Amino acid sequence: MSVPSPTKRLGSISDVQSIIHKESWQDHFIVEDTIGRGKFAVVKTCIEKETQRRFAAKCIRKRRHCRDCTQDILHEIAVLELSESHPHLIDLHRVYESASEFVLILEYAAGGEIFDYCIGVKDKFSEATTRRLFHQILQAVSFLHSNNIAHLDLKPQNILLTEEGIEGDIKIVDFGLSKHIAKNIEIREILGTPDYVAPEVLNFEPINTSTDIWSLGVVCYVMLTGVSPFLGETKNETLMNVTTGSIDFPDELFNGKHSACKDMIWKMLQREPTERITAEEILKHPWVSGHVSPKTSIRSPVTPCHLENGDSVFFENNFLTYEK
Ligand SMILES: Cc1cnc(Nc2ccc(CC#N)cc2)nc1Nc1cc(C2CC2)[nH]n1
Repeated sequence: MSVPSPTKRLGSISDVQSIIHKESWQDHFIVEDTIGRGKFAVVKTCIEKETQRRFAAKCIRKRRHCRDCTQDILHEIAVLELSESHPHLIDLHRVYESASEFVLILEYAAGGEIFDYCIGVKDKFSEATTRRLFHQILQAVSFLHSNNIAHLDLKPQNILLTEEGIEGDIKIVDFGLSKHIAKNIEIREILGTPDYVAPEVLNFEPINTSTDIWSLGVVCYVMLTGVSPFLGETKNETLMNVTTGSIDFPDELFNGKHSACKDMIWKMLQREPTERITAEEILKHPWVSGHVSPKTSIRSPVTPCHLENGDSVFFENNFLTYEK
């Protein structure tokens, strides 16, 4: 499948406001169960009265930490609108606004989070299934990057399957932390989830689309092995492992797996963002493109890469806090 070209531009805030309904969303939808809950949003399944189709309603509070976050939410809606043409990015159906919240009516992905397959709640993915799904993840992320959008919260909890079981297709969700990467505008922000956050985020260095590639390297490692490569006993230890640890591929985890997948992950987990492989390049990598056979051997000098880091990071309220 070719990646849809970046024909649309990221909508302006006024473009977005033109699609927002002001009436109550519950006039048109029957609310069912809560399927996701974050600090500022709750996600419920719902049935559209007119069509009897199931959707996911993401109810997002406007005010967070005594700050009005309307502009942030309008950005998330703009990214969803840009993404409507891509098969592996969740589709936005409707938007409703009340005094206190926005309600995004989103496509329903019945298979839930791939996280459940990674941690053993459901059967682990085979290498072949991981490759098929990872190819779809890369197509979606490559589309975002070609439109200068960095997701910045890629993790198995934000990667869904369209149906129960391993035959489903990928839908990437939650653009709440995404950023438009504008030319010569630096973004330095401590955000993300410890296991998947890139070193440059923790070192308060500029972040961009290559920050997503690091996260996807961790996602692929977890999909293949069920193990998080930088996991520590505590969240702070995990963060320290990310900034100072090295990546390795223990035989007990990678036995029977093709060496090409290790080569690809190693190229995604390069500490220097400019040395990291891009999404477009990964789509051509032998492991993803399927041009590997038992004879294909890729020698990757997987050497520990340590980072001197005198700074400390600590973790509170599910966000990373940085102390020089
Ligand atoms: C069956 C199901 C089970 N678990 C989740 N978890 C989940 C993960 C991330 C977010 C965070 C977000 N956004 C919200 C819920 N989503 C599901 N289906 C969805 C979920 C959705 C849209 C994304 C809400 N469509 N179909």
